[in-house]
Amino acid sequence: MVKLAPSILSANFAALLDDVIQVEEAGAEYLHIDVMDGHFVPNITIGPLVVKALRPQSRMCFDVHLMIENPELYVEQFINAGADLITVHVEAARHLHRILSMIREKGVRAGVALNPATPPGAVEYILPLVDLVLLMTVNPGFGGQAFIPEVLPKIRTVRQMLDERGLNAEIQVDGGVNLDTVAAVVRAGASVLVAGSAIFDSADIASAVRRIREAAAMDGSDS
Ligand SMILES: O=C(CO)[C@@H](O)[C@H](O)COP(=O)(O)O
Ligand SMILES: [Fe+2]
Repeated sequence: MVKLAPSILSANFAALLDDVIQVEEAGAEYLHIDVMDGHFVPNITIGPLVVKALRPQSRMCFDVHLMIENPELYVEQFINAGADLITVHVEAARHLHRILSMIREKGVRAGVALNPATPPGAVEYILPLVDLVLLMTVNPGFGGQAFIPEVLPKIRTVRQMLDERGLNAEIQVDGGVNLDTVAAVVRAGASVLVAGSAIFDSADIASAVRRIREAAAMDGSDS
């Protein structure tokens, strides 16, 4: 079964804990935390202090998506704050092998993220070192953008690369996932679905989580 990772980028920051509790009670497995530095992407968001404040309030897997330059300088702070999974961008990590090894050595799961234009071969040789491959289906920086369908073949390719090597890393898809796009990404091979605006912009957060899960379970076989 696919896992859901609500992205708090679209949550109500004035009532962040309420929103986090709602998605957890609705059954979300991961809490997706988008960290942006104003350099790698043109936006600034959340730092380790927010992760630390939320940590005692939730049992969800804290899934930290680092959209920052020099991620090696900040990984330790996010680990100490309570991250369970840290994902770094292949485009931002100068020594990808080193940073992934460092994350895992600290007992935290390691992920690698690819922007829409980055080819899957960029991560081929580090696949045995990752617990998750994040495929961006929007250009990173903002919530609420339109899904880029040209990434679908890349999801299939990464699924094949993992299967051929007998690796069981998760494939996470991030950006524009909603009731219209969820079936296609699951059918292509995604196992963790990030959804921000489709969940937190809804008047009924719990029902939005349930409806995305139901649509994912239908798996697109009828479309
Ligand atoms: O990493 C990012 C954006 O850079 C995402 O995690 C967004 O927060 C997803 O938002 P939606 O496209 O689901 O609204
Ligand atoms: Fe993200």
